[in-house]
Formats: sequence, structure tokens, C-alpha cells
Amino acid sequence: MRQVIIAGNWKMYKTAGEARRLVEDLKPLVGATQVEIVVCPPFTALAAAVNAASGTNISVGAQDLFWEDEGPYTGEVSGPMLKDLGCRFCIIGHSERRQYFGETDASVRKKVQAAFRSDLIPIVCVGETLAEREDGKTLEVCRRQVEEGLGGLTPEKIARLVVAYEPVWAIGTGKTATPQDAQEVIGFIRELLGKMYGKDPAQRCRIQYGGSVKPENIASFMEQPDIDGALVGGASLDPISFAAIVNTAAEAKGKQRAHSLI
Ligand SMILES: O=C[C@H](O)COP(=O)(O)O
Repeated sequence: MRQVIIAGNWKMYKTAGEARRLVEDLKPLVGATQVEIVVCPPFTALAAAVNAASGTNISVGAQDLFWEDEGPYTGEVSGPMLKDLGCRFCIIGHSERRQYFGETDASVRKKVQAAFRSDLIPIVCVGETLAEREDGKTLEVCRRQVEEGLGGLTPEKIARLVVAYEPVWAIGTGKTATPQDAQEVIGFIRELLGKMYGKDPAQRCRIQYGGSVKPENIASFMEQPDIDGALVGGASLDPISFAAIVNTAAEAKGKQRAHSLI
């Protein structure tokens, strides 16, 4: 059974001191949940977050990495550096990186391989823009991003990685895909991974929904059979709302699984 995973992408928010306080505040609110909790602060706050989360069930992830392990690449940060800091996860190919920093499916592919080389679990983002959705190209775009970004891996790696389906038009806008639409795309991604790598690894791969997730709407996504969690932006910056998302997700997935056994 896939473990629910809720990750907070803090984007370019929080200093090191603020990150430490956020994690400290989060700890008592999430307790001993079965949910895998990940926080992804900016590079400059990673060490503080790792330190504050030490000995808890909260893991820390980075928001990006470079595909080489070291070298003359001014401004870049590598997998071994993140691993050394205590990171377990790394977001790769977020739409903001694709939109503002020229990230492509080819760079995503190299970064996914780099993450695995350093024993980091990639959280790979895919999703269509509003124009692509209106053109009826959602599945075509997600297919391309998965085939090109996640090609050349092994079934074992597919079973470990996390995919986040984030429709670009739902990010930070307050608009969400309907849970049924998200399920349709996420089900499609799982099926595609099954064709690429086999049914078993595709069934083990965790796939999140992302885009304006809030405490009020997380349950409706978790009720869908293929949705294993969420990648949360804005609502992860506040410990109370992030904890409410974690706790509601656990409860809703428990109910969905109990129901599917009846
Ligand atoms: O990585 C997270 C997503 O970009 C979602 O952001 P949001 O929850 O603020 O819409």
C-alpha cells in the first residue's frame, strides 16, 4: 500500500530563522501520523530545517539541484551537497522553473538521474498550462513530460520516485482541477508508467496532486484512488494549515481505502 506523502514547497519564502520556527511549530501539530511529511525550504534555509526536524517524522527536500555532482557551475547546487546537508527529497521540474528558468524535459531527465545518484528521492512535477488544457492537450503534454523526463530509469527507481501532477493554471490561483479531472490525469500517468516500466513499479510510484491545495479541499483529492498526496505551495507556509492538510489527508485516505475494501 502506498504511503501518503504531503510535501510543502516553500518556494522563495522563509529565512533560515523562519524555517526553523515553522518546523518547530509544525512538530506538535502533526504528531505521530502515518503520512510522510516533507518540507522544501529555499537552499539557504535547508540546514536550519534539517536541524529542527531531526528525530521527527518530518523530512526535508530541496526545490532543485544541478545535474552534475561538482564543477565550475557558478550558482548551482549539486545532489551530493544536498545529501550531505541531510535532505531526503528534491523537487525537480516545477512549472515555475520551466517557465522562468528554461527548465526542459531534457534537463528534468538529467536532474532526476542526478538525484538518484545521490540517493535523493525526486518529486518530479508535470502539468499543462491553461492554453494547453483549453486545446484539449492535457494528456498529450503530461505524456511527453513523463516519457521524456522519466525515460532511461529502472523499475526500481520508478517505484521510489514521486510524481506531482500540477496543472499550471491551478498554482497559486485559488482554482483547482476537479478531483475527478485530477484522478483522470493521475490514473493516466500511472498507466503510462506501467507501459514504460511494468505494472508493479507503477503501482508503487506515488503520485501527488498540486495546485491551490488547502485544508478545505484536500479530502476530496485524497478520496481518489490514484492520488497519494499533495504538493502544497501557499498553504504550506503556515504550520496550522499545513498540519490540517496532513491530518485531513491521513483521515480521508484511510476512509477511501476502507471503502474500497467493502
Ligand atoms: O509546488 C506547489 C505548487 O506550485 C502549488 O502551489 P499553491 O499550493 O500555492 O497553488
